[in-house]
Amino acid sequence: MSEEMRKKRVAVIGGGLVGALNACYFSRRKYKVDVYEMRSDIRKVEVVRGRSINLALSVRGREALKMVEMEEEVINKGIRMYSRMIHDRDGTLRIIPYGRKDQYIMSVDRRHLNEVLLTAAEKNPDITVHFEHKLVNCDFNTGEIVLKRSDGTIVKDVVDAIIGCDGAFSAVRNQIMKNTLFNYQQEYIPHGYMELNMPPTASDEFAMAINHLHIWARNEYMMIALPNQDKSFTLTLFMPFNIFDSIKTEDDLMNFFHKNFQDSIPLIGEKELKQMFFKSKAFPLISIKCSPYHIGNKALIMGDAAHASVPFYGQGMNCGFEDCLVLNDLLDKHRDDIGAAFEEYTKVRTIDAQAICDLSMYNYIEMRQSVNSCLFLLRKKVDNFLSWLFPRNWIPLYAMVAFTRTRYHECILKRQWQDKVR
Ligand SMILES: Cc1cc2nc3c(=O)[nH]c(=O)nc-3n(C[C@H](O)[C@H](O)[C@H](O)COP(=O)(O)OP(=O)(O)OC[C@H]3O[C@@H](n4cnc5c(N)ncnc54)[C@H](O)[C@@H]3O)c2cc1C
Ligand SMILES: COc1ccc2c(c1)CN(c1nc(C(=O)N(C)c3cc(Cl)c(F)cc3C(=O)O)c(Cl)s1)C2
Repeated sequence: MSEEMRKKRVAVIGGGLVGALNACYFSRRKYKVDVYEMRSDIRKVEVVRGRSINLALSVRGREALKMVEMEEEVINKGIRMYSRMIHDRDGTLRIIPYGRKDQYIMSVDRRHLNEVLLTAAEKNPDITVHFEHKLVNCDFNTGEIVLKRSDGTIVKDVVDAIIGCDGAFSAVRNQIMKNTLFNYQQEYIPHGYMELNMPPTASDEFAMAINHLHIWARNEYMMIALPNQDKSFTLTLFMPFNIFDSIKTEDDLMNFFHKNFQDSIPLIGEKELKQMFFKSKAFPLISIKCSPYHIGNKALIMGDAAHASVPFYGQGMNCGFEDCLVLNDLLDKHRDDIGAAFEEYTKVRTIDAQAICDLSMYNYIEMRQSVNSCLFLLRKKVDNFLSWLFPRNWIPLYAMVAFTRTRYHECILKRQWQDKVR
């Protein structure tokens, strides 16, 4: 069989959200794909109640899922969030719609999402997912990859292209960095995050209003809650690490929550809150921008491996999913000439991925400085009023990001125009 006729072989490094979706995309292109994931098969790990992690899925991510016929399967297990529910210190609740009735974002379970994408990819006999295989080296001249299995043995393979979907601390990116003129910057922010669980009520009902993204904005601190299928909410508490560290005793914790998140205490449960808080740890948040994303026709990094952002726009996964859509369109355009597609991918995607990293960091700074619940409320109400007044010209920035596929960098340009006329 001639070289051209042979199926192209790619190795996708990382079987997380973006790697699993990418495998589905390459499967449609009739490539032979080996996914190497360093962790064990999440589908075999027992589900622990109260440990679910959820994410906000918006239009960019949905369009990417739709392209591989996965949108329905994902959103039918999701919960719609039509508006924000702002919790004031005194317990006052305020609703700020995301837009029209058809403009909502989805709360989806991270593990369910990862599982359905892996299972869909594996339906194709040309796709193999190898768990407990960690990439430790790769050669961009020969396409050789070296993987270490959890039993310590080494496995080698040779492929046409290596797709690094191995997250913010990407091994593929580290190798690219050593083999090309690579620009890289990273920033840890002073805030960490901790996930807490708000269980269903005693009568097995949601403890809060269901179809909302709940927000407790307290300038330097912030907590958000997204609903889960099992009628619980997953809360994400954002605070500077020094504040996390200053909460040493149960009294410290209860004083802090009484002062800042009073209404959430009876809904979480005082005993449960104490137990969760001191059993969990706060995780760091990093922002990574880099370029180029490729080396020749041999390697490309996508998702958090290429552009990790702080989560203050809820776009990291949506952007990584959109990465798959962008690459797929370029492989169509270049008729699977991998080198041409990779080169154009870096050219078109870098500016957009870095734009959403900047937007997320800007929103973090803004939320931390000036946004308590009232200000957050006021800004959104002004945005919503002006977009009602000038529907074609005034799409609020968050709506361009969450409800359109306007290129991320163009969202910023359009917003700068709006700020001038504001
Ligand atoms: C607190 C928080 C809230 C968030 N909320 C949202 C949200 O609401 N909406 C949204 O869109 N995004 C959100 N995100 C961002 C989202 O989680 C990430 O953007 C997304 O998980 C990136 O997916 P990925 O596949 O690129 O990377 P990852 O999910 O990190 O997956 C990388 C995979 O590669 C594997 N791996 C790593 N190194 C190797 C190696 N050497 N060899 C083999 N495998 C390897 C890992 O085990 C992992 O499975 C949030 C992030 C955080 C931290
Ligand atoms: C699971 O952990 C997390 C952590 C953070 C987020 C999410 C899930 C989901 N997030 C979304 N953010 C937007 C958005 O565009 N903006 C400007 C907002 C930004 C912040 Cl920080 C906020 F609190 C509300 C809005 C808002 O507008 O509702 C969406 Cl739209 S969804 C942030």
